[in-house]
Amino acid sequence: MLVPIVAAAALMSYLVWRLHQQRSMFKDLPGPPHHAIWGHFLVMREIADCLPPDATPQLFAHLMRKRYGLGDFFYLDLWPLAPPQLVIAHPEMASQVTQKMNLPKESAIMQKWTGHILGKKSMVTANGHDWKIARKSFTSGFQPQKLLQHVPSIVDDALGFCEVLKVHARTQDVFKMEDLSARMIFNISARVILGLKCNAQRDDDEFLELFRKQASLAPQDFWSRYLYDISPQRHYQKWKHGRALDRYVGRIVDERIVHVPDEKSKYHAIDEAIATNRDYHSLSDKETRDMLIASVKTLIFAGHDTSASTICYIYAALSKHPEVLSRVREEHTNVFGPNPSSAPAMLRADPKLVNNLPYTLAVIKEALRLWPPTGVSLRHGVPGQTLKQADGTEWPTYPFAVLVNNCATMRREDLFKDPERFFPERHLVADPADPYFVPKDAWRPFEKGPRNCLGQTLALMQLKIALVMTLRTFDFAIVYENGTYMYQTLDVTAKPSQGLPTRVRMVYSI
Ligand code: HEM
Repeated sequence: MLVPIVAAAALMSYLVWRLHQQRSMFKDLPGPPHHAIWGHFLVMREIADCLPPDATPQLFAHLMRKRYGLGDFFYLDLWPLAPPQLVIAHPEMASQVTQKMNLPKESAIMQKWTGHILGKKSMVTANGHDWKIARKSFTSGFQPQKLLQHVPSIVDDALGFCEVLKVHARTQDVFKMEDLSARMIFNISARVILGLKCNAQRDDDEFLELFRKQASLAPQDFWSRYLYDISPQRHYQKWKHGRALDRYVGRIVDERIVHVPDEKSKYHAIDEAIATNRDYHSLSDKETRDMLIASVKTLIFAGHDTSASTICYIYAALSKHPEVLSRVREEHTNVFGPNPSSAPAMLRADPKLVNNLPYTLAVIKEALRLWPPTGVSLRHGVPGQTLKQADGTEWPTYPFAVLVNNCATMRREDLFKDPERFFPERHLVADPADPYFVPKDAWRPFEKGPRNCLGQTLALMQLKIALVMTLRTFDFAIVYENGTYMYQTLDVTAKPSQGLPTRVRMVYSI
Protein backbone atom coordinates (compact mmCIF):
# COMPACT_ATOMS: atom_id res chain seq x y z
CA MET A 1 0.00 0.00 0.00
CA LEU A 2 2.88 2.33 0.89
CA VAL A 3 4.61 1.95 -2.48
CA PRO A 4 1.72 3.31 -4.61
CA ILE A 5 1.23 6.23 -2.21
CA VAL A 6 4.91 7.15 -2.36
CA ALA A 7 4.92 6.74 -6.14
CA ALA A 8 1.81 8.96 -6.49
CA ALA A 9 3.34 11.60 -4.21
CA ALA A 10 6.61 11.52 -6.18
CA LEU A 11 4.72 11.87 -9.46
CA MET A 12 2.68 14.78 -8.07
CA SER A 13 5.84 16.52 -6.83
CA TYR A 14 7.47 16.03 -10.21
CA LEU A 15 4.44 17.47 -12.03
CA VAL A 16 4.26 20.48 -9.69
CA TRP A 17 7.99 21.09 -10.18
CA ARG A 18 7.64 20.77 -13.99
CA LEU A 19 4.64 23.08 -14.01
CA HIS A 20 6.50 25.67 -11.96
CA GLN A 21 9.60 25.37 -14.13
CA GLN A 22 7.57 25.69 -17.32
CA ARG A 23 5.39 28.59 -16.17
CA SER A 24 8.35 30.58 -14.77
CA MET A 25 10.03 30.44 -18.18
CA PHE A 26 7.46 33.05 -19.33
CA LYS A 27 7.98 35.47 -16.42
CA ASP A 28 9.81 38.16 -18.38
CA LEU A 29 8.62 37.37 -21.86
CA PRO A 30 6.07 39.50 -23.75
CA GLY A 31 2.67 37.90 -24.20
CA PRO A 32 -1.01 38.01 -23.26
CA PRO A 33 -2.04 37.75 -19.56
CA HIS A 34 -0.35 34.70 -18.05
CA HIS A 35 -1.80 32.51 -15.28
CA ALA A 36 0.51 30.83 -12.73
CA ILE A 37 -1.31 27.51 -13.12
CA TRP A 38 -3.12 27.66 -16.46
CA GLY A 39 -0.41 29.47 -18.44
CA HIS A 40 -2.15 30.82 -21.57
CA PHE A 41 -4.93 28.23 -21.72
CA LEU A 42 -7.55 30.68 -20.46
CA VAL A 43 -6.54 33.20 -23.13
CA MET A 44 -6.66 30.51 -25.80
CA ARG A 45 -10.13 29.48 -24.70
CA GLU A 46 -11.31 33.07 -24.79
CA ILE A 47 -9.98 33.52 -28.33
CA ALA A 48 -11.30 30.15 -29.52
CA ASP A 49 -14.76 31.13 -28.21
CA CYS A 50 -14.83 34.07 -30.67
CA LEU A 51 -14.70 31.67 -33.60
CA PRO A 52 -16.73 28.65 -34.76
CA PRO A 53 -15.36 25.39 -33.21
CA ASP A 54 -13.89 24.12 -36.51
CA ALA A 55 -12.20 27.42 -37.46
CA THR A 56 -8.52 27.30 -38.34
CA PRO A 57 -6.29 28.37 -35.43
CA GLN A 58 -4.12 30.43 -37.78
CA LEU A 59 -6.37 33.43 -36.97
CA PHE A 60 -5.79 33.14 -33.20
CA ALA A 61 -2.63 35.25 -33.20
CA HIS A 62 -4.35 38.08 -35.07
CA LEU A 63 -7.27 38.09 -32.63
CA MET A 64 -4.92 37.88 -29.64
CA ARG A 65 -2.84 40.82 -30.86
CA LYS A 66 -5.98 42.91 -31.23
CA ARG A 67 -7.56 41.93 -27.92
CA TYR A 68 -4.44 42.32 -25.76
CA GLY A 69 -2.62 45.04 -27.72
CA LEU A 70 0.35 42.75 -28.36
CA GLY A 71 3.37 43.81 -30.41
CA ASP A 72 5.33 42.32 -33.28
CA PHE A 73 5.94 39.03 -31.47
CA PHE A 74 4.87 37.28 -28.29
CA TYR A 75 5.29 34.04 -26.39
CA LEU A 76 2.61 31.46 -25.55
CA ASP A 77 2.68 28.92 -22.73
CA LEU A 78 0.47 25.96 -23.59
CA TRP A 79 2.36 23.21 -21.75
CA PRO A 80 1.66 20.29 -21.42
CA LEU A 81 -0.64 20.09 -24.48
CA ALA A 82 1.56 21.99 -26.91
CA PRO A 83 5.20 23.07 -26.94
CA PRO A 84 6.10 26.57 -25.70
CA GLN A 85 5.63 28.95 -28.62
CA LEU A 86 7.11 32.15 -30.03
CA VAL A 87 4.63 33.81 -32.38
CA ILE A 88 5.88 36.30 -35.00
CA ALA A 89 3.57 38.81 -36.66
CA HIS A 90 5.93 41.28 -38.31
CA PRO A 91 7.61 41.20 -41.76
CA GLU A 92 11.10 42.13 -40.61
CA MET A 93 11.05 39.61 -37.76
CA ALA A 94 9.56 36.98 -40.04
CA SER A 95 12.48 37.62 -42.39
CA GLN A 96 14.94 37.09 -39.54
CA VAL A 97 13.42 33.65 -38.89
CA THR A 98 12.85 32.48 -42.47
CA GLN A 99 15.68 34.19 -44.34
CA LYS A 100 18.50 35.34 -42.07
CA MET A 101 18.47 32.43 -39.57
CA ASN A 102 16.36 30.08 -41.72
CA LEU A 103 15.39 28.18 -38.60
CA PRO A 104 14.68 24.46 -39.18
CA LYS A 105 11.13 23.24 -39.68
CA GLU A 106 9.44 21.84 -36.56
CA SER A 107 9.41 18.44 -38.30
CA ALA A 108 8.14 16.26 -35.44
CA ILE A 109 4.95 18.28 -34.95
CA MET A 110 4.32 18.85 -38.66
CA GLN A 111 4.64 15.14 -39.30
CA LYS A 112 1.86 14.45 -36.83
CA TRP A 113 -0.41 16.44 -39.15
CA THR A 114 0.85 15.40 -42.55
CA GLY A 115 3.34 12.53 -42.10
CA HIS A 116 0.82 9.82 -42.98
CA ILE A 117 -0.13 11.67 -46.19
CA LEU A 118 3.21 12.99 -47.44
CA GLY A 119 5.74 10.67 -45.79
CA LYS A 120 8.42 11.25 -43.18
CA LYS A 121 10.83 12.83 -45.65
CA SER A 122 8.42 15.20 -47.35
CA MET A 123 10.03 18.36 -48.72
CA VAL A 124 7.68 20.53 -46.62
CA THR A 125 8.71 19.01 -43.29
CA ALA A 126 12.25 17.72 -43.88
CA ASN A 127 15.43 19.53 -42.88
CA GLY A 128 19.11 19.30 -43.85
CA HIS A 129 20.27 16.78 -46.45
CA ASP A 130 16.82 15.25 -47.10
CA TRP A 131 15.30 18.66 -47.84
CA LYS A 132 18.25 19.86 -49.96
CA ILE A 133 18.20 16.83 -52.26
CA ALA A 134 14.42 16.99 -52.78
CA ARG A 135 14.32 20.74 -53.37
CA LYS A 136 17.28 20.63 -55.76
CA SER A 137 15.73 17.75 -57.72
CA PHE A 138 12.45 19.56 -58.38
CA THR A 139 13.53 23.20 -58.67
CA SER A 140 14.17 23.20 -62.41
CA GLY A 141 10.72 21.73 -63.22
CA PHE A 142 9.06 24.75 -61.60
CA GLN A 143 10.99 27.50 -63.39
CA PRO A 144 8.60 30.08 -64.94
CA GLN A 145 9.93 29.42 -68.45
CA LYS A 146 9.38 25.64 -68.13
CA LEU A 147 5.87 26.11 -66.73
CA LEU A 148 4.77 28.21 -69.71
CA GLN A 149 4.92 25.09 -71.88
CA HIS A 150 2.10 23.61 -69.77
CA VAL A 151 -0.32 26.50 -70.39
CA PRO A 152 -2.22 24.63 -73.18
CA SER A 153 -2.89 21.61 -70.97
CA ILE A 154 -3.90 23.85 -68.04
CA VAL A 155 -6.36 25.54 -70.42
CA ASP A 156 -7.81 22.09 -71.32
CA ASP A 157 -8.32 21.19 -67.66
CA ALA A 158 -9.92 24.59 -66.97
CA LEU A 159 -12.30 23.98 -69.88
CA GLY A 160 -13.24 20.64 -68.32
CA PHE A 161 -14.06 22.59 -65.14
CA CYS A 162 -16.29 24.93 -67.22
CA GLU A 163 -18.15 21.91 -68.62
CA VAL A 164 -19.02 20.77 -65.10
CA LEU A 165 -20.03 24.32 -64.13
CA LYS A 166 -22.34 24.43 -67.16
CA VAL A 167 -24.19 21.37 -65.88
CA HIS A 168 -24.65 23.07 -62.50
CA ALA A 169 -25.82 26.25 -64.25
CA ARG A 170 -28.48 24.23 -66.07
CA THR A 171 -29.75 22.46 -62.96
CA GLN A 172 -29.35 25.54 -60.70
CA ASP A 173 -28.37 23.27 -57.81
CA VAL A 174 -26.18 24.28 -54.89
CA PHE A 175 -22.84 22.46 -54.92
CA LYS A 176 -19.55 22.52 -52.99
CA MET A 177 -17.17 24.67 -55.00
CA GLU A 178 -14.15 23.50 -53.01
CA ASP A 179 -14.64 19.90 -54.14
CA LEU A 180 -15.04 20.90 -57.78
CA SER A 181 -12.07 23.26 -57.87
CA ALA A 182 -9.88 20.71 -56.05
CA ARG A 183 -10.70 18.19 -58.78
CA MET A 184 -9.67 20.64 -61.50
CA ILE A 185 -6.42 21.58 -59.77
CA PHE A 186 -5.68 17.91 -59.08
CA ASN A 187 -5.92 17.22 -62.82
CA ILE A 188 -3.64 20.16 -63.57
CA SER A 189 -1.08 19.13 -60.94
CA ALA A 190 -0.97 15.51 -62.16
CA ARG A 191 -0.42 16.68 -65.73
CA VAL A 192 2.18 19.36 -65.01
CA ILE A 193 4.17 17.34 -62.48
CA LEU A 194 3.81 13.81 -63.84
CA GLY A 195 2.56 14.12 -67.42
CA LEU A 196 -0.42 12.06 -66.23
CA LYS A 197 -3.93 12.63 -67.54
CA CYS A 198 -6.35 12.09 -64.64
CA ASN A 199 -10.10 12.46 -64.78
CA ALA A 200 -10.71 13.68 -61.27
CA GLN A 201 -13.27 16.20 -62.47
CA ARG A 202 -15.88 13.68 -63.52
CA ASP A 203 -15.07 10.27 -62.06
CA ASP A 204 -13.88 8.97 -58.74
CA ASP A 205 -10.24 9.07 -59.72
CA GLU A 206 -8.21 6.42 -57.84
CA PHE A 207 -5.24 8.72 -57.31
CA LEU A 208 -7.34 11.53 -55.81
CA GLU A 209 -9.35 9.10 -53.69
CA LEU A 210 -6.17 7.69 -52.15
CA PHE A 211 -5.12 11.20 -51.12
CA ARG A 212 -8.56 12.01 -49.77
CA LYS A 213 -8.70 8.87 -47.65
CA GLN A 214 -5.39 9.82 -46.02
CA ALA A 215 -6.35 13.48 -45.60
CA SER A 216 -9.57 12.48 -43.81
CA LEU A 217 -7.40 10.85 -41.11
CA ALA A 218 -5.49 14.08 -40.33
CA PRO A 219 -6.22 15.87 -37.01
CA GLN A 220 -9.29 18.08 -37.41
CA ASP A 221 -8.96 20.35 -34.40
CA PHE A 222 -6.27 22.44 -32.75
CA TRP A 223 -5.35 20.21 -29.82
CA SER A 224 -5.45 16.87 -31.62
CA ARG A 225 -2.67 18.24 -33.82
CA TYR A 226 -0.39 18.00 -30.79
CA LEU A 227 -1.79 14.92 -29.05
CA TYR A 228 -0.81 11.36 -29.87
CA ASP A 229 -3.49 9.56 -31.87
CA ILE A 230 -4.44 6.64 -29.60
CA SER A 231 -6.80 4.85 -31.98
CA PRO A 232 -5.20 1.60 -33.28
CA GLN A 233 -7.85 1.48 -35.99
CA ARG A 234 -6.84 4.89 -37.34
CA HIS A 235 -3.15 3.89 -37.24
CA TYR A 236 -4.01 0.80 -39.24
CA GLN A 237 -5.99 2.80 -41.79
CA LYS A 238 -3.18 5.33 -42.16
CA TRP A 239 -0.72 2.50 -42.74
CA LYS A 240 -3.02 0.71 -45.22
CA HIS A 241 -3.94 3.77 -47.31
CA GLY A 242 -0.36 5.07 -47.08
CA ARG A 243 0.97 1.83 -48.52
CA ALA A 244 -1.59 1.91 -51.35
CA LEU A 245 -0.70 5.53 -52.15
CA ASP A 246 3.05 4.79 -52.12
CA ARG A 247 2.54 1.83 -54.43
CA TYR A 248 0.45 3.92 -56.81
CA VAL A 249 2.98 6.77 -56.94
CA GLY A 250 5.90 4.29 -57.01
CA ARG A 251 4.50 2.73 -60.20
CA ILE A 252 4.28 6.16 -61.85
CA VAL A 253 7.85 7.03 -60.82
CA ASP A 254 9.24 3.69 -62.06
CA GLU A 255 7.44 4.13 -65.35
CA ARG A 256 8.94 7.62 -65.86
CA ILE A 257 12.44 6.35 -64.98
CA VAL A 258 12.19 3.78 -67.80
CA HIS A 259 10.30 5.87 -70.36
CA VAL A 260 12.07 9.22 -70.51
CA PRO A 261 10.42 11.63 -73.01
CA ASP A 262 12.47 11.78 -76.22
CA GLU A 263 12.92 15.57 -76.15
CA LYS A 264 13.89 17.71 -73.16
CA SER A 265 11.21 20.22 -74.15
CA LYS A 266 8.59 17.56 -73.29
CA TYR A 267 9.91 17.05 -69.76
CA HIS A 268 7.55 17.34 -66.82
CA ALA A 269 8.74 18.17 -63.27
CA ILE A 270 9.26 14.46 -62.51
CA ASP A 271 11.45 14.03 -65.61
CA GLU A 272 13.61 16.99 -64.57
CA ALA A 273 14.00 15.45 -61.10
CA ILE A 274 14.89 12.04 -62.57
CA ALA A 275 17.44 13.66 -64.92
CA THR A 276 19.05 15.53 -62.01
CA ASN A 277 19.37 12.30 -60.02
CA ARG A 278 20.60 10.32 -63.02
CA ASP A 279 23.55 12.70 -63.03
CA TYR A 280 24.28 12.48 -59.33
CA HIS A 281 22.91 9.22 -57.95
CA SER A 282 21.88 5.77 -58.91
CA LEU A 283 18.13 5.74 -59.59
CA SER A 284 17.87 2.15 -58.38
CA ASP A 285 18.97 3.41 -54.96
CA LYS A 286 16.03 3.03 -52.49
CA GLU A 287 16.72 6.38 -50.88
CA THR A 288 16.41 8.22 -54.19
CA ARG A 289 13.24 6.37 -55.18
CA ASP A 290 11.70 7.10 -51.75
CA MET A 291 12.62 10.78 -52.12
CA LEU A 292 10.94 10.91 -55.54
CA ILE A 293 7.78 9.25 -54.19
CA ALA A 294 7.58 11.55 -51.13
CA SER A 295 8.20 14.62 -53.30
CA VAL A 296 5.54 13.68 -55.86
CA LYS A 297 3.00 13.18 -53.06
CA THR A 298 4.01 16.51 -51.50
CA LEU A 299 3.82 18.45 -54.74
CA ILE A 300 0.46 17.03 -55.81
CA PHE A 301 -1.08 17.40 -52.37
CA ALA A 302 0.43 20.78 -51.39
CA GLY A 303 -0.36 22.06 -54.86
CA HIS A 304 -3.98 21.10 -55.33
CA ASP A 305 -5.28 21.67 -51.82
CA THR A 306 -4.09 25.26 -51.47
CA SER A 307 -4.90 26.52 -54.96
CA ALA A 308 -8.40 24.99 -54.84
CA SER A 309 -9.30 26.92 -51.67
CA THR A 310 -7.85 30.10 -53.15
CA ILE A 311 -10.23 29.91 -56.14
CA CYS A 312 -13.10 29.59 -53.67
CA TYR A 313 -12.03 32.67 -51.70
CA ILE A 314 -11.78 34.63 -54.95
CA TYR A 315 -15.27 33.63 -56.13
CA ALA A 316 -16.66 34.44 -52.68
CA ALA A 317 -14.99 37.87 -52.62
CA LEU A 318 -16.04 38.72 -56.18
CA SER A 319 -19.65 37.79 -55.47
CA LYS A 320 -19.64 40.53 -52.81
CA HIS A 321 -17.66 43.09 -54.81
CA PRO A 322 -19.31 43.67 -58.21
CA GLU A 323 -17.04 46.66 -58.89
CA VAL A 324 -13.96 44.40 -58.67
CA LEU A 325 -15.64 41.76 -60.83
CA SER A 326 -16.40 44.37 -63.53
CA ARG A 327 -12.81 45.55 -63.53
CA VAL A 328 -11.34 42.07 -63.78
CA ARG A 329 -13.78 41.16 -66.58
CA GLU A 330 -12.75 44.38 -68.37
CA GLU A 331 -9.11 43.32 -68.17
CA HIS A 332 -9.96 39.93 -69.69
CA THR A 333 -11.87 41.64 -72.51
CA ASN A 334 -8.94 43.96 -73.18
CA VAL A 335 -6.46 41.09 -73.39
CA PHE A 336 -8.57 38.38 -75.08
CA GLY A 337 -11.22 40.38 -76.96
CA PRO A 338 -14.97 40.67 -76.34
CA ASN A 339 -15.75 37.00 -77.02
CA PRO A 340 -14.82 34.86 -73.96
CA SER A 341 -14.61 31.74 -76.11
CA SER A 342 -11.56 33.20 -77.92
CA ALA A 343 -9.42 33.06 -74.76
CA PRO A 344 -8.53 29.31 -74.85
CA ALA A 345 -7.13 29.43 -78.38
CA MET A 346 -5.29 32.68 -77.70
CA LEU A 347 -3.66 31.28 -74.55
CA ARG A 348 -2.66 28.06 -76.30
CA ALA A 349 -1.09 30.05 -79.14
CA ASP A 350 0.64 32.57 -76.88
CA PRO A 351 1.09 31.26 -73.30
CA LYS A 352 2.89 34.46 -72.29
CA LEU A 353 -0.48 36.25 -72.35
CA VAL A 354 -0.94 34.83 -68.87
CA ASN A 355 1.64 37.36 -67.72
CA ASN A 356 -0.42 40.30 -69.05
CA LEU A 357 -3.07 40.25 -66.32
CA PRO A 358 -1.95 42.66 -63.55
CA TYR A 359 -5.41 43.30 -62.14
CA THR A 360 -6.30 39.57 -62.08
CA LEU A 361 -3.03 39.00 -60.24
CA ALA A 362 -3.92 41.76 -57.76
CA VAL A 363 -7.29 40.04 -57.10
CA ILE A 364 -5.52 36.74 -56.39
CA LYS A 365 -2.99 38.47 -54.12
CA GLU A 366 -5.74 40.17 -52.14
CA ALA A 367 -7.60 36.87 -51.61
CA LEU A 368 -4.35 35.24 -50.46
CA ARG A 369 -3.71 38.13 -48.06
CA LEU A 370 -7.08 37.79 -46.34
CA TRP A 371 -7.45 34.00 -46.51
CA PRO A 372 -4.01 32.36 -46.82
CA PRO A 373 -4.43 28.56 -47.12
CA THR A 374 -1.25 28.04 -45.07
CA GLY A 375 -0.82 31.16 -42.98
CA VAL A 376 1.82 29.84 -40.58
CA SER A 377 5.36 28.56 -41.09
CA LEU A 378 6.30 26.36 -38.18
CA ARG A 379 9.97 26.44 -37.21
CA HIS A 380 12.07 25.26 -34.30
CA GLY A 381 14.18 27.63 -32.21
CA VAL A 382 17.93 27.04 -32.02
CA PRO A 383 20.17 27.74 -28.98
CA GLY A 384 22.07 31.00 -29.47
CA GLN A 385 19.78 32.20 -32.28
CA THR A 386 17.87 35.26 -31.11
CA LEU A 387 15.22 37.54 -32.47
CA LYS A 388 16.53 41.11 -32.62
CA GLN A 389 14.40 44.21 -32.16
CA ALA A 390 15.29 47.54 -33.78
CA ASP A 391 16.54 48.89 -30.40
CA GLY A 392 19.01 45.99 -30.12
CA THR A 393 17.04 43.92 -27.57
CA GLU A 394 17.38 40.19 -28.19
CA TRP A 395 14.78 37.50 -27.49
CA PRO A 396 15.32 33.74 -27.38
CA THR A 397 14.08 31.41 -30.13
CA TYR A 398 15.06 28.32 -28.11
CA PRO A 399 13.43 26.16 -26.73
CA PHE A 400 10.34 27.45 -28.53
CA ALA A 401 8.34 26.30 -31.50
CA VAL A 402 8.51 29.43 -33.68
CA LEU A 403 5.26 30.23 -35.49
CA VAL A 404 5.76 32.76 -38.28
CA ASN A 405 2.13 33.80 -38.45
CA ASN A 406 1.72 35.48 -41.83
CA CYS A 407 -2.02 35.43 -41.38
CA ALA A 408 -1.66 37.92 -38.48
CA THR A 409 0.99 39.99 -40.30
CA MET A 410 -1.19 40.37 -43.38
CA ARG A 411 -4.09 41.75 -41.30
CA ARG A 412 -2.05 44.42 -39.50
CA GLU A 413 -3.54 47.88 -39.76
CA ASP A 414 -0.14 49.60 -39.81
CA LEU A 415 0.94 47.55 -42.85
CA PHE A 416 -2.32 47.25 -44.80
CA LYS A 417 -4.65 50.24 -44.67
CA ASP A 418 -8.25 49.06 -44.07
CA PRO A 419 -6.98 45.52 -43.49
CA GLU A 420 -10.40 43.83 -43.47
CA ARG A 421 -11.37 45.40 -46.80
CA PHE A 422 -11.06 43.35 -50.00
CA PHE A 423 -9.20 45.93 -52.06
CA PRO A 424 -7.02 44.46 -54.88
CA GLU A 425 -5.94 47.95 -56.00
CA ARG A 426 -3.50 48.10 -53.06
CA HIS A 427 -1.26 45.59 -54.86
CA LEU A 428 -0.90 47.96 -57.84
CA VAL A 429 0.25 50.96 -55.80
CA ALA A 430 3.86 51.83 -56.60
CA ASP A 431 4.20 55.07 -54.60
CA PRO A 432 5.48 54.41 -51.03
CA ALA A 433 3.76 57.65 -49.92
CA ASP A 434 0.33 56.26 -50.85
CA PRO A 435 -1.43 54.93 -47.70
CA TYR A 436 -2.37 51.73 -49.57
CA PHE A 437 1.24 50.98 -50.54
CA VAL A 438 2.18 47.43 -49.46
CA PRO A 439 5.49 47.55 -47.51
CA LYS A 440 8.37 45.24 -48.42
CA ASP A 441 7.94 41.63 -47.28
CA ALA A 442 4.52 42.33 -45.73
CA TRP A 443 2.64 40.21 -48.32
CA ARG A 444 3.88 36.66 -47.70
CA PRO A 445 1.25 33.94 -48.37
CA PHE A 446 3.94 31.84 -50.12
CA GLU A 447 6.47 32.53 -47.32
CA LYS A 448 9.92 33.90 -48.15
CA GLY A 449 13.49 32.63 -48.07
CA PRO A 450 14.96 29.23 -48.97
CA ARG A 451 11.83 27.40 -47.72
CA ASN A 452 9.38 29.50 -49.71
CA CYS A 453 6.71 27.81 -51.82
CA LEU A 454 8.29 25.90 -54.68
CA GLY A 455 5.03 25.95 -56.64
CA GLN A 456 4.09 29.63 -56.41
CA THR A 457 4.54 30.40 -60.12
CA LEU A 458 2.42 27.39 -61.05
CA ALA A 459 -0.18 28.35 -58.43
CA LEU A 460 -0.55 31.89 -59.79
CA MET A 461 -0.54 30.67 -63.39
CA GLN A 462 -3.29 28.10 -62.91
CA LEU A 463 -5.39 30.52 -60.84
CA LYS A 464 -5.16 33.21 -63.54
CA ILE A 465 -6.13 30.73 -66.25
CA ALA A 466 -9.08 29.39 -64.25
CA LEU A 467 -10.30 32.96 -63.69
CA VAL A 468 -9.94 33.91 -67.36
CA MET A 469 -11.94 30.80 -68.35
CA THR A 470 -14.76 31.31 -65.87
CA LEU A 471 -15.33 34.91 -64.83
CA ARG A 472 -16.90 36.23 -68.05
CA THR A 473 -18.92 33.07 -68.59
CA PHE A 474 -20.46 32.50 -65.17
CA ASP A 475 -21.89 34.47 -62.28
CA PHE A 476 -21.17 32.89 -58.90
CA ALA A 477 -23.63 33.19 -56.03
CA ILE A 478 -22.40 32.00 -52.63
CA VAL A 479 -25.33 30.57 -50.71
CA TYR A 480 -24.71 30.08 -47.02
CA GLU A 481 -27.98 29.44 -45.20
CA ASN A 482 -29.44 29.66 -41.68
CA GLY A 483 -27.07 32.40 -40.52
CA THR A 484 -23.90 30.53 -41.53
CA TYR A 485 -21.10 32.37 -43.32
CA MET A 486 -17.70 31.80 -44.88
CA TYR A 487 -14.71 31.34 -42.61
CA GLN A 488 -11.59 29.20 -42.84
CA THR A 489 -11.86 25.72 -41.33
CA LEU A 490 -8.97 23.44 -40.39
CA ASP A 491 -8.71 20.51 -42.80
CA VAL A 492 -4.95 19.85 -43.19
CA THR A 493 -4.77 23.37 -44.69
CA ALA A 494 -7.31 26.18 -44.20
CA LYS A 495 -10.41 25.62 -46.33
CA PRO A 496 -13.70 27.51 -46.84
CA SER A 497 -16.39 26.37 -44.40
CA GLN A 498 -18.99 23.92 -45.79
CA GLY A 499 -16.86 23.63 -48.96
CA LEU A 500 -18.28 27.00 -50.13
CA PRO A 501 -21.91 26.28 -51.12
CA THR A 502 -22.30 27.84 -54.57
CA ARG A 503 -24.87 28.32 -57.32
CA VAL A 504 -23.79 29.37 -60.82
CA ARG A 505 -25.56 31.09 -63.68
CA MET A 506 -24.25 31.28 -67.23
CA VAL A 507 -23.84 34.84 -68.44
CA TYR A 508 -22.17 33.94 -71.72
CA SER A 509 -22.66 30.80 -73.81
CA ILE A 510 -19.43 28.99 -74.69
C1 HEM B 1 -2.23 29.30 -53.69
C2 HEM B 1 -1.50 28.23 -53.65
C3 HEM B 1 -0.37 27.98 -52.68
C4 HEM B 1 -0.07 28.59 -51.49
C5 HEM B 1 -0.80 29.73 -50.82
C6 HEM B 1 1.12 27.95 -50.98
C7 HEM B 1 1.76 28.31 -49.81
C8 HEM B 1 2.91 27.73 -49.34
C9 HEM B 1 3.57 28.12 -48.12
C10 HEM B 1 3.14 29.22 -47.17
C11 HEM B 1 4.66 27.32 -47.98
C12 HEM B 1 5.66 27.33 -46.81
C13 HEM B 1 5.12 26.40 -45.77
C14 HEM B 1 5.92 26.37 -44.51
O1 HEM B 1 6.80 27.21 -44.29
O2 HEM B 1 5.67 25.46 -43.71
C15 HEM B 1 4.68 26.42 -49.10
C16 HEM B 1 5.63 25.44 -49.29
C17 HEM B 1 5.62 24.58 -50.35
N1 HEM B 1 4.74 24.57 -51.41
FE1 HEM B 1 3.18 25.82 -51.69
N2 HEM B 1 1.51 26.96 -51.85
C18 HEM B 1 0.64 26.97 -52.91
C19 HEM B 1 0.69 26.16 -54.02
C20 HEM B 1 1.67 25.24 -54.27
C21 HEM B 1 1.79 24.46 -55.48
C22 HEM B 1 0.91 24.61 -56.71
C23 HEM B 1 2.84 23.60 -55.30
C24 HEM B 1 3.42 22.58 -56.24
C25 HEM B 1 2.78 21.96 -57.16
C26 HEM B 1 3.39 23.86 -53.98
C27 HEM B 1 4.46 23.21 -53.44
C28 HEM B 1 5.08 23.55 -52.25
C29 HEM B 1 6.25 22.87 -51.73
C30 HEM B 1 6.97 21.69 -52.34
C31 HEM B 1 6.59 23.52 -50.54
C32 HEM B 1 7.77 23.20 -49.60
C33 HEM B 1 8.98 23.98 -50.03
C34 HEM B 1 10.21 23.74 -49.15
O3 HEM B 1 10.07 23.56 -47.95
O4 HEM B 1 11.30 23.79 -49.72
N3 HEM B 1 2.65 24.84 -53.39
N4 HEM B 1 3.61 26.69 -49.91
